[in-house]
Amino acid sequence: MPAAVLIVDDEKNILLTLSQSLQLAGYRTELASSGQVALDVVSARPVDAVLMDVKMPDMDGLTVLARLTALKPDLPVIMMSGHGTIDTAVKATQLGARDFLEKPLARDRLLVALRNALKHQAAMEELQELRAQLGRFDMVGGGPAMQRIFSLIQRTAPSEGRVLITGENGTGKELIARALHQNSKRKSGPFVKLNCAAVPHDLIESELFGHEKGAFTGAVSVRRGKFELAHEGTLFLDEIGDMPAAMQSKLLRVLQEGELERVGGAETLKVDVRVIAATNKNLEKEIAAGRFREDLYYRINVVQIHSPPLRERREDLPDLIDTFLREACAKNGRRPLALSPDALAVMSAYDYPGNVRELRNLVERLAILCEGPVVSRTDALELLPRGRPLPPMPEPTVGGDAPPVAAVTQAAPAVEPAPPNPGGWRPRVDQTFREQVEDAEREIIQRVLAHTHDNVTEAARILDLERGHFYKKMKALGLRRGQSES
Ligand SMILES: Nc1ncnc2c1ncn2[C@@H]1O[C@H](COP(=O)(O)OP(=O)(O)OP(=O)(O)O)[C@@H](O)[C@H]1O
Repeated sequence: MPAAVLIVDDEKNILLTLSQSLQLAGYRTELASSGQVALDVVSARPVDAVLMDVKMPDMDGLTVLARLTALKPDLPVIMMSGHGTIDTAVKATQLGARDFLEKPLARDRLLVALRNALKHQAAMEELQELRAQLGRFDMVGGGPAMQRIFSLIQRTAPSEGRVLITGENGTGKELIARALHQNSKRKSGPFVKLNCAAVPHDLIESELFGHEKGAFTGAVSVRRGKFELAHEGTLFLDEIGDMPAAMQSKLLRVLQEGELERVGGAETLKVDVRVIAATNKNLEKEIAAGRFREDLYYRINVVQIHSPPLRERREDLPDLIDTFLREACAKNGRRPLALSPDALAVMSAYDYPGNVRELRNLVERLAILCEGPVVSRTDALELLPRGRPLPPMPEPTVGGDAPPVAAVTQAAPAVEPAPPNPGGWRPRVDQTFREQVEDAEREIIQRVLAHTHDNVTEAARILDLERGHFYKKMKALGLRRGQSES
C-alpha cells in the first residue's frame, strides 16, 4: 500500500500541484487547507507523513506542528516556507520537524526529504517492534552491531545456556546480562550481580557461597551467598577474568553439579542458577598465560556475545546522544536541548575510551552546562577532554540551498555570542597579515590533528574541509602528521 502524505497549505494551487507531483511519485495524498483540518485528518485517519507550510492565516504551521507532535509523536513532519528564516528552522526542528524545505520546492529535494523521513520512520518502528519483542530494557542503538546483539539476546535469552559477554568497560555488558535475564523464563526470579574484581580475594568465596556463623573472624552470623540468593534466577559474574585461581575450581564444581557448601558449613545445598559471565579480558590469552582455567572457560562460554567499543559503532552515537540528552534534560528540569550537526560531527570524532558510560556522563554534563537551546560545535569542543585545546572558530556558514538541518548550525552564534577576544588573540606588528593568517591556520590544524590523534579524515571532517584540500593545506603550511601537540 502506498504511503499516505498529508499536505497542509492555505494556498489551493500549491496543494494541488504538490498533490499531483507526489501522486506521480507513487504516494497517496490527503489535503488540508488549514491547520485545524490537518489536525482533524490526523486524528481520524492513518497518515504516514505530513508536509506543511509554516505561514497560514488562522493557525500558523509551528503551532499545528506542536499539536501534531503532541498527538502523534512519531509522525514525521516536513515543514516548508517561502520566508524561511533560520529562527523558524531552528524552532521547527526543536518542535520535532524532521526536515525544513524552502519554497519554491525543488521536486527532487522534496522527494528525497520525504523518502528519508519515511525510511527513518520505518527503521524506528522496526526497532521498537524488536525492543517490544525483547521486553523492556533500555538499550539504544540501531546500527548493525547492536542489531546483532539484540538478535543474539532474543535467541539466547529463553534458553538455559550460559553466556559469556565480552567487551571493554562501559560498553553495556551489564545491560546485555539484564536483558538476557528479563527475557528468560527466570525473569520473575532474582537477578544477582557480583563484580569479581571488586571483592578482596579472601572474601570472594564467602560472597559467592555464603558462610556459617563463626566460619572465620568477623562471621558473626549465617550469611547466604550470591548463588543462594540467585536461586531460580540469574547470577551475573562481572569481571570473571579477575577471579582468583582457587575460586575458579570451586566455581567449576558448582557449575558442573549445581551444589555448594557455605564456608564453614557441612550441609550441601542444591541451587538452580543460570550463570552469565562478563569480562573485559581476552580469556584465551589468560588461559595461555595460565591465569584462567580452560575447563571453566568452556563451561561459561556456551554462547558468546561481544559488545564492541563505541568507537567501532559510531553509527549509534546520534541515537545514544539523543536518548541521554533527553534523560539528562528531564532529570535537570530543563527543556530538551537540540544538537547541531556540527556538534554531532565533533562528538563523533572523539574515541570514547570509557565507551557508552563516558558518553553518558559527558552528555549529562552538557545538559547542566550548555546554555542552549542548541548544542553548538563550541559546546561540544569544550566538553570533550581532547576537545579543550581546540581554538574557538567561527561556525561554518551555509549556502542558501544547503540542507535545512545545517540551518540549525547557522543559528548557533545567535544563542552563543562570541567572546570579546576569542582565543586570547593579540595584534602583532612583526608579521605580515599573510604570515599571521598562516600561523593561525597552522595552529588550528595542529590542534585538530592532536584532537583526532592524527586522523586526517576526521580532522578534515571537523574543519568542514574536503580531505584533498586539507592535505594540500597541510603541505602548504609545511605540516606533516605526527607534529601535533597532544
Ligand atoms: N546500548 C546502550 N543503550 C543505552 N545505554 C547504554 C548502552 N550501553 C551502555 N549503556 C549505559 O552505559 C553505562 C555502562 O553500561 P554497563 O554498566 O552495562 O557497561 P559494562 O560493559 O558492564 O561496564 P563495566 O565493564 O565497567 O562493568 C550504563 O549507564 C548503561 O546504562
